Amino acid sequence: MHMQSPPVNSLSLDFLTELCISLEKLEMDKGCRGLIITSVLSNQPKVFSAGLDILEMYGKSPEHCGEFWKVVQEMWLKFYGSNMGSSPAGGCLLSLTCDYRIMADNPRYTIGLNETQLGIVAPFWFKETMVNTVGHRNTEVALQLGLLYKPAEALKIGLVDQLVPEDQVFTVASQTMTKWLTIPGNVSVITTKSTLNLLFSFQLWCFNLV
Ligand SMILES: CCCCC/C=C/C(=O)SCCNC(=O)CCNC(=O)[C@H](O)C(C)(C)COP(=O)(O)OP(=O)(O)OC[C@H]1O[C@@H](n2cnc3c(N)ncnc32)[C@H](O)[C@@H]1OP(=O)(O)O
Repeated sequence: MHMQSPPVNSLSLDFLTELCISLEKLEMDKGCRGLIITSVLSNQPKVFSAGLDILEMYGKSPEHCGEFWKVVQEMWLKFYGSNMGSSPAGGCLLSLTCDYRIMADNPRYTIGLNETQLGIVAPFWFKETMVNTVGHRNTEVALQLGLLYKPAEALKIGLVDQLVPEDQVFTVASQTMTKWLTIPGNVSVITTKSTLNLLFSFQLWCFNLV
C-alpha cells in the first residue's frame, strides 16, 4: 500500500478513513496474506508519515473529534508490515502497529513518540504499543523526553527491526514478507498476534466504554 497524501502523509480524518476502508477490503480479500505499507510522496519521499494531522486537533466540533479518535484507534488495530523514512508521533504509531519495521539507513530520518516536545501527551494506547516493542524503561525515557531516534539508535533499542540502504527498502520488505508467509496457515499467526495484544485490546475497549 502506497501512502500519498502530500505534503507529508499527515493522518487526517479523511486520510485515516480511506486507509481503514482499504485495509478492510484487503482483509476480506482471501488472496491477500500480508501488507507492506510505504510512502510514495513525489515531492517528499523522505517522510513515511508526519503523524496525526495537527489541524484535526484544533477548533473542531466534539463530533468531529470523536470520529477522528475512533479512526485513529481503528488504524492501530489493523496493520501488518512497513518500511519508512521519518515517522514522528502518529507516524511512529503507524509503524509500531506493524509486525516488522524496516527503516532506510539515513541519519536524516527519525522515528519516535515526540508528543511531549509538542506539549501534548501520547495517549495510553500509543504508550502501551511502545512498551510492548521496546520495554518499559526505554519507553519511559523516550516518551518523557519526546525523543526522535535516528535509525542506528532506533535499531539499538528495538524500535525498528532492520536498517537497509534507502534504495533497497522495498526489496528487503518484499523478501521479509515472503519469509513471514512461509509460516503455515494464516490462522496460527493471526491468533498469536491477537494473544499478544489481548490485554491491551481489552483496555482500549474498556476505555471507550467510559
Ligand atoms: C492531545 C492528544 C495527542 C495525541 C497524540 C498526537 C500524535 C501526533 O501524531 S501529533 C503530530 C506530531 N507530528 C510531528 O511532530 C511532526 C511534525 N512535522 C515534522 O517534523 C516535519 O514536518 C517532517 C519531519 C515530517 C517533514 O519535514 P520537512 O520535510 O522539513 O517538511 P515541513 O516541516 O516543511 O512540512 C511540510 C508541510 O507539512 C505540514 N505538516 C508537517 N507535519 C504536519 C502534521 N503532523 N500535521 C499537519 N501538517 C503538517 C507543515 O506545516 C508544512 O506545511 P506548509 O507550511 O503549509 O508547507
